[in-house]
Formats: sequence, structure tokens, C-alpha cells
Amino acid sequence: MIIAIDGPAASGKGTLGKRLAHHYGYRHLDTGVIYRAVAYALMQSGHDLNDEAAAVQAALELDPEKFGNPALKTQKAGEGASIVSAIPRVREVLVNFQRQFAADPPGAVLDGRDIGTVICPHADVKIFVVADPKVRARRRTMEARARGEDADEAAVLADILQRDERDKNRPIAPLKPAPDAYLLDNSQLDIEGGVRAAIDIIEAVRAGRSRG
Ligand SMILES: Nc1ncnc2c1ncn2[C@@H]1O[C@H](COP(=O)(O)OP(=O)(O)O)[C@@H](O)[C@H]1O
Ligand SMILES: Nc1ccn([C@@H]2O[C@H](COP(=O)(O)OP(=O)(O)O)[C@@H](O)[C@H]2O)c(=O)n1
Repeated sequence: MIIAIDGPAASGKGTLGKRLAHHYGYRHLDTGVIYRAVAYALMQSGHDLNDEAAAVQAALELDPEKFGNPALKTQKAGEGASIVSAIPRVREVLVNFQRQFAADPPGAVLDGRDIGTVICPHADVKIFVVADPKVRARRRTMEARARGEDADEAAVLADILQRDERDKNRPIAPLKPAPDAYLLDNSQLDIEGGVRAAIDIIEAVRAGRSRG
């Protein structure tokens, strides 16, 4: 089974993806990390984030061993990711890696912006996670502070809104729910509640399938 999770910045996709993968015994890929890694490589080598040739090269040289680098979590890397991810050739280069991950047994959970629309349009279940922008900013700020970073909630909110706008309005693989995605608003839910709601959706889809 392939579970596709998409949604805007800091909506809880990664947390949910990880928890669902654990619940079902599947592998999990946070696809945002891929674009963050490409942006980080450019920042490290001093290239402009809009330098297409350098971005494509960084995408071709992607090393999944480095996905755990804490530097990829920062707001700067997220902002950079949103710039390089709008370059069509960069996205093209990264499609196969993601599809291969999705196809390998026993099953996979992928989260990002275009999983249900472009990467896995035939995913068994698609969930589009949303939450009020202020709630997302608050959670992301708390997360950064817990890591010891000095985060300003208003600046985090501005970053989230700017990235959402860029991600929604780019011509290639824009952020949007697939027509067959289930909407999950977790603004009023805690992590457990969000996970339970997602499992309810997945189980309802599975039950419907085995009946039909
Ligand atoms: N349902 C939820 N309730 C409360 N906090 C949540 C919930 N889902 C995620 N979080 C927290 O919000 C922050 C952003 O979640 P994350 O999974 O990193 O989002 P995304 O992958 O969409 O960027 C994290 O600190 C996470 O612990
Ligand atoms: N499948 C994906 C995943 C991320 N991205 C881009 O990468 C950026 C960072 O993604 P992320 O999921 O790590 O961001 P957060 O939601 O964790 O803040 C996003 O703003 C998108 O521009 C994308 O274009 N496609």
C-alpha cells in the first residue's frame, strides 16, 4: 500500500507520515528533505539558489545518507528548498528516486507537496493535511525553540505564508490537493488525534475496497 500525504508548510505531514509508517510497518520518506538537501548543497558551495545548472547537479548528486543533517531543518533551508523546488529540471531529476522508494515493499508513506498529484497519482490513500497558519507558525516556533534556536513567531508565520504562496503558484507540481484526496484539518487536534483521524480514513478506504 502507498499512502500519500501532502499539505502546506508545517501542517504536520512529516509527523503524521512517520507515525503512520510505524503503525503499518511501512517505510517513510519526507520528500521535503530532498529539496532542502539540494538547497543546502547550493548554499554550502556559494551558488545562487536560482542557478539551474548547479541545482540540477546537486539533485543528481543527492546523498540520502545526509538527509539526517540537522542543518536541513532550519527556516533558511526550507526557504531555499521552496526556491530550488520550483525549477522544473530539479523536480524531473528527483522523480525516479521518490517513485522507486514508493514502489519498494512492503509499502510506503511519502509526504510532500505533489505526492498525490505527480509522484504517486495511483496511491492507495491520499491525505491532504491542513491547519490554520497561526497554529502552524506556533508549532514550528515551539519546535525551533526546543532545538535551542531563537525563533520569532511572526517571522515564522511570514515565512510559512510566503512559502505556501510560492508553492501554490508555481507552474510545475503546485501545492494542491489531488481530486481524490481526503482533507484532514488538525488545527484543533493534538498529534495523537491527527494520527487517529488519518488511520480512520485509511481503514475506511481499505474497508470500502475489500467490499467493492
Ligand atoms: N496534530 C498536531 N498537533 C500538534 N502539533 C503537531 C501536530 N502535528 C504536528 N505537530 C507539530 O508541528 C510541528 C510541525 O510538524 P511537522 O510534522 O514537522 O510538519 P511538516 O512536515 O508538515 O512540515 C512539529 O513540531 C510537530 O511536532
Ligand atoms: N514534494 C515536495 C516537498 C517539498 N517541496 C518543497 O520543499 C520545501 C520544503 O518542504 P518541507 O516539507 O520540508 O517543508 P515544511 O512543511 O516541513 O516546512 C517546500 O516549501 C516546497 O517548496 C516540494 O516542492 N515538493
